[in-house]
Amino acid sequence: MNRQMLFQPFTVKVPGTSANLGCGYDTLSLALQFSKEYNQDAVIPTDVDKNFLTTTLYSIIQEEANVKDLSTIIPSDKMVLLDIDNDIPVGRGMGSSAATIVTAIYIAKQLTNNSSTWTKDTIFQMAIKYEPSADNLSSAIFGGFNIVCSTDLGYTICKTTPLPDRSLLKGVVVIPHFQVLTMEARTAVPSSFSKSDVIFNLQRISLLTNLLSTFGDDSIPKLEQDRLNYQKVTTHSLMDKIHQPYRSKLVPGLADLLQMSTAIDGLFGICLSGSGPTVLLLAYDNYETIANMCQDNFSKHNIKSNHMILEFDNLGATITTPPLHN
Ligand SMILES: Nc1ncnc2c1ncn2[C@@H]1O[C@H](COP(=O)(O)OP(=O)(O)OP(=O)(O)O)[C@@H](O)[C@H]1O
Ligand SMILES: N[C@@H](CCO)C(=O)O
Repeated sequence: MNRQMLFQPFTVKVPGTSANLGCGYDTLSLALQFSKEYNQDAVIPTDVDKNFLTTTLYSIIQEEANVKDLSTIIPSDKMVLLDIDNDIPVGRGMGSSAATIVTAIYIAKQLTNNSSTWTKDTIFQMAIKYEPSADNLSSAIFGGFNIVCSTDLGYTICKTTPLPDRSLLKGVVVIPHFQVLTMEARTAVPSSFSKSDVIFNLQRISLLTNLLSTFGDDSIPKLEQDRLNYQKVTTHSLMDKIHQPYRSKLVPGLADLLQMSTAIDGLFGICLSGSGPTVLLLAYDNYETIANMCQDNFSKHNIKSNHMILEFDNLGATITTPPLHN
């Protein structure tokens, strides 16, 4: 064992997330297992004073762990090496900023010896101070399917339901080769809505919550007509009148895609992932055909894209420490 070692090496893993799920603007989200497949094209500063992960880490150590002088945990002649593996596409609507904040909190938790006091719920409430999108944060921390509810009680409620493991239901993400700034996408959403649009979304949030919370492969009918009827219900459940129609101007082709609800057998529903531009297609069959349909639509608007077929993540954020060798 290296007796000079300041900290035992540890690994923090945080899943990517897809927020809103159409109707559930700022309310619903789910966690997805990303793999190395994605060729990261974003330029992330490596300078510790400019990188979002390290600047957030400093803030958490100082503000949340109340360590004002960093040299009390890391002597000035020592350093901490961060080896970052970035599998979540950056700035594409799959929770890369939420994952960064959660990663920073887990690193701070380890460096400041807060392992027992910083529970997942503490971390969730803490993370909200650094990113207002509690939806992405909830799935990044808890995994599964999440409903968040802001309160005036000083905390945000989160209810997590695991998604079926190794099920036919998967998240197909189609990632266009451009970024949408979350701020711009939020500004596009109006501040008031008609009563009928609010009711439209309330009905679908309730329906989708029921469908996802109870989903099992045996939910999928076998007979053709029954499958079609089931698909009409599931595709309806993701529809939205609160944010997607207003964000369509930022994602060419999105408006057409949202009309293609029952075009292909196996499609559970289509929505914009987070603030976009990625499109999430929940599907239980014909994954490649469904992804190609979406990519062809983007091509018609001269937008290049690629796709990934992803399993859901039920673990959320994890931290592991390898056993020390003697
Ligand atoms: N691994 C990372 N290291 C440092 N900063 C990162 C990393 N990943 C993301 N970021 C920061 O997060 C920003 C992207 O946040 P933004 O909210 O625009 O997109 P997103 O989180 O991918 O999408 P959404 O919130 O819609 O799901 C990047 O510009 C960068 O500043
Ligand atoms: N609910 C958020 C997620 C993106 O951070 C939004 O749609 O703006």
